Amino acid sequence: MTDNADLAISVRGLTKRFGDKTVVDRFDMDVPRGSIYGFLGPNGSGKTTTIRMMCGLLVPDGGEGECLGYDILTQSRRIKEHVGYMTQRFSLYEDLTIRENLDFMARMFRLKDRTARVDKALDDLGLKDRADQLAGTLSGGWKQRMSLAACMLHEPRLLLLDEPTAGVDPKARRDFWDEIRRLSAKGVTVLVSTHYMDEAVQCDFIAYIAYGRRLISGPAGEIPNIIGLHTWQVEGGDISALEEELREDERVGQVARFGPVLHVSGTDQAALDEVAHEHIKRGTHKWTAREAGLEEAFIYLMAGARDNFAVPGGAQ
Ligand SMILES: Nc1ncnc2c1ncn2[C@@H]1O[C@H](COP(=O)(O)OP(=O)(O)OP(=O)(O)O)[C@@H](O)[C@H]1O
Repeated sequence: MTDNADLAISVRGLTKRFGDKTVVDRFDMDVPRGSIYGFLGPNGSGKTTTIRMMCGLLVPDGGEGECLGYDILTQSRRIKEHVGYMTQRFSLYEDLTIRENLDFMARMFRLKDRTARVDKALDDLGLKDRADQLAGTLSGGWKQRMSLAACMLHEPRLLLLDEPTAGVDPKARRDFWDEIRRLSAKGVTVLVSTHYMDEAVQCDFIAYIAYGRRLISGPAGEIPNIIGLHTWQVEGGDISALEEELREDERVGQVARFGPVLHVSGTDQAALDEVAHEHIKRGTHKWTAREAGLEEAFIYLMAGARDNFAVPGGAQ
């Protein structure tokens, strides 16, 4: 084990092929220890495959790297001891109670002090009052929370969360994220794949992947700059009519509506400023230049996001 003090994950050139399809292509990633790292990308872009390679669950066809200081190619067993992996599918037993599910997981991990660990997980994740409820009767949000408790039983140093809140309502999603931040504050590193903007904005770092390639990565606050996105904020007047008009304007990259306010963005600053100044002259709305935020950046990235690798008109 070669302990890299700063990085929980460091991989280079990860490549995976299924048949003649390269689904992950020379992928590099560095995840700082203790950070919350958001992994964004369209459906089928290779996020799950990358996550599985990074924790030693799937053998890459090319590339190398370390996870928690262990070699992803040769030390996958050691990696699994320290990683909590929450998959997209709910994989616990619906006809067992929460406590029984956690106890079953604790047995699978061959944990010592099983009862104490289960009690602690129930307590930590606010599941104590529902410990005897059948998992099948839980709402989506509580199921996710139980899955997280199951991942945390062996006190992992790294959490890999693959779209952990898909289909969960916004309130439950916020509660779930309170837990993620709490764990992160305790020093647990979190790598989370997501399609949701409200989750992306909670991350310290972001990587965006499309067609198996990493297109962008960096500290969340720098992503708009890395894309080269410029934004004007517009308010007042008939905002819906203006929104429609701006969407038709080829000089505008994107228009995002936030209640009564529009964020009008693009990567061609000269063209965008030209639009703004024409409208300022008209005087119907208030135009203010503002720094592009992660919200705009997220919309920009996801706008180009069609299902990757999908067979046109058919199943993948
Ligand atoms: N075992 C497999 N055999 C063949 N193809 C696979 C296998 N696993 C994944 N794929 C294909 O690899 C591509 C990437 O899939 P992956 O699940 O990694 O993407 P993803 O970004 O996690 O997508 P999603 O957001 O929909 O979960 C897809 O086209 C998928 O169909």
